[in-house]
Amino acid sequence: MFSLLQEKLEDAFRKLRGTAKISESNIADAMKDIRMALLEADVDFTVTKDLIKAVTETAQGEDVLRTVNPGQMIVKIFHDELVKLLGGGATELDLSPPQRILMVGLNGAGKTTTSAKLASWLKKQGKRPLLIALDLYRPAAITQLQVLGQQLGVPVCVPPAGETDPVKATRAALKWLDEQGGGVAIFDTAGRQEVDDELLTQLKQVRDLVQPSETLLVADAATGQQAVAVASKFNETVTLSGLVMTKLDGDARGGALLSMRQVTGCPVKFIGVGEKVEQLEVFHPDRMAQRILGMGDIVTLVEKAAEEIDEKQAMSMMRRFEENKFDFTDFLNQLKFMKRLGPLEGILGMLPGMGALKNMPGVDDKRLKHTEAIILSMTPKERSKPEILNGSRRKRIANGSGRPVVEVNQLVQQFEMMKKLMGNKGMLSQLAGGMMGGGGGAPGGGGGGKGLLGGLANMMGGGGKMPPMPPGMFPGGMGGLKPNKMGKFGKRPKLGG
Ligand SMILES: Nc1nc2c(ncn2[C@@H]2O[C@H](COP(=O)(O)OP(=O)(O)OP(=O)(O)O)[C@@H](O)[C@H]2O)c(=O)[nH]1
Repeated sequence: MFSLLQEKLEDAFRKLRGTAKISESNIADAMKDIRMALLEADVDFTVTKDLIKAVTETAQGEDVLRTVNPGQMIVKIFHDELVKLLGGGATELDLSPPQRILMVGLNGAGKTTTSAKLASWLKKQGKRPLLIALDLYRPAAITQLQVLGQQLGVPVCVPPAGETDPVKATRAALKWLDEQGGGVAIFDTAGRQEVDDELLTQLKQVRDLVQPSETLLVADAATGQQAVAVASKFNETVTLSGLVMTKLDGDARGGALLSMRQVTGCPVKFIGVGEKVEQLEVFHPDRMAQRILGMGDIVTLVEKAAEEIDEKQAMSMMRRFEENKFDFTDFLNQLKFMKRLGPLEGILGMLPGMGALKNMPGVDDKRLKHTEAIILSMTPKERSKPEILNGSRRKRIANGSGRPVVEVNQLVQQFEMMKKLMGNKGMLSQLAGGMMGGGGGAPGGGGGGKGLLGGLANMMGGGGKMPPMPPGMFPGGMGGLKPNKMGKFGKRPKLGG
């Protein structure tokens, strides 16, 4: 996500930070670089111009040159302007009666997938979602929605067989809805290759019948400025209440997301970060600005972890750490837990200052798979008593997992070192603090965020000086952060690093 933009911005800011005495001309140069970075990321020209102007004016107003650290001050000003550009605060989904959400967009933008993702998200919020297939233009979309609904355990309404008129199909759907006894209805409408009059006329008719509380446009971030133009066109005709930007996981530039709010005036409410049904995130402008600036997004990472974590299991894992009983089976469970949080690249992008690790050789999902294969090739006895892993056993494990013996040796060695560290209770709480960015941090690993990363990097062979740690310190780290009923966190961890 945004790797290109992140790199260019980082270059521009690094120059400022590395300059002993900052002058107005340094700042002007940096602004030029930032402007180029934004334009290359496909951010709208006017949006770029306005953003640079706002940053320059605020910097002048605050007399940045007189501050203790002008370089950092500029980054902060840029961050704050970026948050404003992205919409300020998160905009909540309107779930007031009649609790109907109309999903619109072009073909292939991700409407059907996003409808299912939204249903899954609503379920997690304790709501009762209902899916309504109205895509008569691409019949396969109806089956796709049925399958997804079945997987999620969400009722799906399909149009009467042979129905080709969207208005009639909508009437039938509303009748079905009346019989359902309440719930949040998500209407998946038809798309087209491009915005045409026929599509917009049909959508207006459907919208007038449905009277939705939300009309969400699903737009493909990878199409860049085209997505912004499409959103403007839809907004003029069917009046949108919000946007969902999909495929941000594959978008290195990020221009569409940055321009969207300013150009269309519509808030981005959700972002799609993968094909899986759980890969939908509520859009938080401040967290996104942090990610774009390489500052990570610990809050989202913790929320993801909270969704996946089984508290009882986590506490028992914690006890095993403390009693120094942690074995390869626990290790394997932690690996599986991490996999559920999503691709490693995404996780690293959420850890402050760790974006650069994404490109490090050896730090990737493949390496995680190799580690998993090695552990799976051990017998249960070997997993619980790694000390019995002699030369011939290691050779057998290497053969079984298809990995070289040296990799098996490395893993066992790192595991042993980790256990030694785990035996030290003081160390354990330090690590937990470090993982949460709470300032503890691992020795040699520095402050917030690096605790977990030390573990990750070592486990995957990428780590250098940091001590090895288990690949998921969440049991301890989650202690102070319990999600409330809404799945949100009362306390917000300080961003460290
Ligand atoms: N990587 C990634 N792929 C996505 C995301 N959202 C949707 N997709 C993929 O995009 C493709 C198109 O998604 P659909 O949901 O079928 O698109 P649609 O808008 O319903 O398409 P039509 O029914 O033809 O109008 C599918 O392969 C999805 O898996 C996302 O956030 N990230």
